[in-house]
Amino acid sequence: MEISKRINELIEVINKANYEYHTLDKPTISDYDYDMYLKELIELEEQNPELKRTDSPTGKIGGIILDSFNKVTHDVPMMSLSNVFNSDDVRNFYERIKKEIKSFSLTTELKIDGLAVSLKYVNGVYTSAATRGNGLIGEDITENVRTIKSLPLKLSEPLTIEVRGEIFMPQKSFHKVNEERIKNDEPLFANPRNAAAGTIRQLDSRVVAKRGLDIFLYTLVDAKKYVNTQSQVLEYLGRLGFKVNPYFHVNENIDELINKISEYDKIRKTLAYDTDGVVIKVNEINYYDEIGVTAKSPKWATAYKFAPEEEETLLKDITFQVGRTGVITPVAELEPVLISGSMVSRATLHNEDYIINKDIRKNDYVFVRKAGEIIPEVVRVNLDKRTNNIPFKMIDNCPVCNSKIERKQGEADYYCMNLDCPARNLNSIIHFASRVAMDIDGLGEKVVEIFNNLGFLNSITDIYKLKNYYEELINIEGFGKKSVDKLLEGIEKSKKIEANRLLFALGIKNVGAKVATILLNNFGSINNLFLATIDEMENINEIGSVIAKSVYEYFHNESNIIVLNELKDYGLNFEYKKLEIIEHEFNGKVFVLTGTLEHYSRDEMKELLEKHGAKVTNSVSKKTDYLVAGSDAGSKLEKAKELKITILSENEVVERLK
Ligand SMILES: NC(=O)c1ccc[n+]([C@@H]2O[C@H](COP(=O)([O-])OP(=O)(O)OC[C@H]3O[C@@H](n4cnc5c(N)ncnc54)[C@H](O)[C@@H]3O)[C@@H](O)[C@H]2O)c1
Ligand SMILES: [Zn+2]
Repeated sequence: MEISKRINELIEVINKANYEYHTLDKPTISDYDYDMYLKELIELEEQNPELKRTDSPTGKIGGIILDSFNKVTHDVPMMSLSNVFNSDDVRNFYERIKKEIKSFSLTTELKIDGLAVSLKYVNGVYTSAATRGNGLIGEDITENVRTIKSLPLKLSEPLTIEVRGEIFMPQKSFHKVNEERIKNDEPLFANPRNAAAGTIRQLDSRVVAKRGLDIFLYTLVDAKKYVNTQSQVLEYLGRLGFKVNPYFHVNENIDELINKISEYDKIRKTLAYDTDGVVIKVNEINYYDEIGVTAKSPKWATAYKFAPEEEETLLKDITFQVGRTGVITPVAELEPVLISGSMVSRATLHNEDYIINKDIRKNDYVFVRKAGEIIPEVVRVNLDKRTNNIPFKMIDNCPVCNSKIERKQGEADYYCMNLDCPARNLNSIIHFASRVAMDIDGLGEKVVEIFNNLGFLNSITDIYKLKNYYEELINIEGFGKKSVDKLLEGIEKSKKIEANRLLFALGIKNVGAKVATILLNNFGSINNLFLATIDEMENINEIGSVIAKSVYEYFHNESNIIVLNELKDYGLNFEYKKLEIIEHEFNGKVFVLTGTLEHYSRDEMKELLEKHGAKVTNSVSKKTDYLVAGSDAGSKLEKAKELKITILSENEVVERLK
């Protein structure tokens, strides 16, 4: 009973992962975890053949074929590879073949982390390309593959052949694509493999051409016709003009093979593209038929999967981050440690159960893993180094607003139940940074979301602490030195912005940009407004009781006071320079601006008119006194003429202001 339940559970998890990975190009679990689930399922099915479901994913290759591309039937199926994870597995693989074949050698090739593709050439000319799909039927990606610069469109010999290889995205292209996506507010690709797969299934091949894909070839279909061994295949492909990975080796025995694998594991860290293992193949092609295949993969080859990189470091503290939905995520604050080329000082601890199951405690030495994902995680504790005898205990109150937190039934996560919790609403940070408010360049919606996910941005005051995390920020996927420098510069600049903009940026209910300016025009500074009574505010012409009350409430809420004090400490500008209105015939007149002005920008013209007591609005109506029309004026000009409103040119305005 227990076992069949676990099998069903594993199948469910694996099917979901397959769909997200192969069809959506958007994985939600790491490859390592996926491989471990699959391994467990394979083992359970081997030990309990009677429980093996006919629809088990262990017998299936790849994903669903989408309708957007033409389907292609492979003449020779494109199989997958079995996996091995340690040297014992490798020895077993070797021994199994040894039972059937007395003497053979094994090739090692780097396993490029991309997607498999099959290419056809007719008389030496490139004619078509297809994805692996479900192994039997793939998608026609001929035009997209044609854009790959290193792919020869004509071979050095006029052969009619089918070859197979791996399309991949070099790390440099990957980072560039992600930087571009951040700028366009698009979701990031999780890793180069997903970026390559997502790119090759683009419908517009001009987009593909710009993404910097590359390709290594390693298989010649019907190789027997031309050569005797896999190493000769690779040499031959090279001579035909294909790009072949330089790391391959013929191993005469098992020890040489195992040494080679650890050598490759070192080399791969220096390469400009991602690899996830070593492909091991019997070198002598004429043994393949004898050794045979399973439903899913050949028995004469296997893939050794590298373990994800793990590093040990001190867990200095466990802190808590509050997300957009109120969900509370525990975060490990680490002694910074270098993993896969980047410094890591924070890692996710997922939830209360995760910490308790692994018995992770403050001051423990922990192993941290970064397996292709953006967010690293703590995987286990080094118990030998434990000094703390107090187990972890979940917090009771929200770290941001101090309200009681609750664990929802059937869920692993706690939530802050306070609907007004400042951290709950990422929108408040997004609004604060936006163009109309503090105008912080480079801190758009997507960036706010990513920083929040990584635990760097929970509240608007965190914006001014970002500079303390410089080293970490430049290592986040999609960022880099240049964009972080620009962002920090934008944040510094925002400290000087006028107080009315800041007041608006705080997101006080009922306080728009206009109301913020009116309030400060009357009170002179945010500090004075802070001391103002409801009556004093209501005395202002444009301010009614609703606005007065919500401003008063905002300034008398404890957590808001903390925020304001912090902002003041960071040096934000709380003093407002009242607009000195010049006595002029334009006092109280209503203006609309349209078309392109020659000497002033629209904002400058607006400011100039406002200094002279005019009100500048957006649309023409009966209340409009003047329309200022620049060149290329359109419908507003028409409407103003219709309503017989006085129309002024830029020069006429300037004349009358003199
Ligand atoms: N994270 C997830 O949710 C998720 C879900 C499904 C699959 N996956 C991952 O996808 C992979 C499974 O895909 P798979 O079926 O392609 O198996 P595989 O990646 O384990 O191995 C087969 C593939 O290796 C590639 N390859 C690279 N270099 C090669 C070489 N020199 N010679 C031969 N082949 C080479 C080919 O594309 C071949 O199809 C696993 O890595 C798994 O972790 C992850
Ligand atoms: Zn809260």
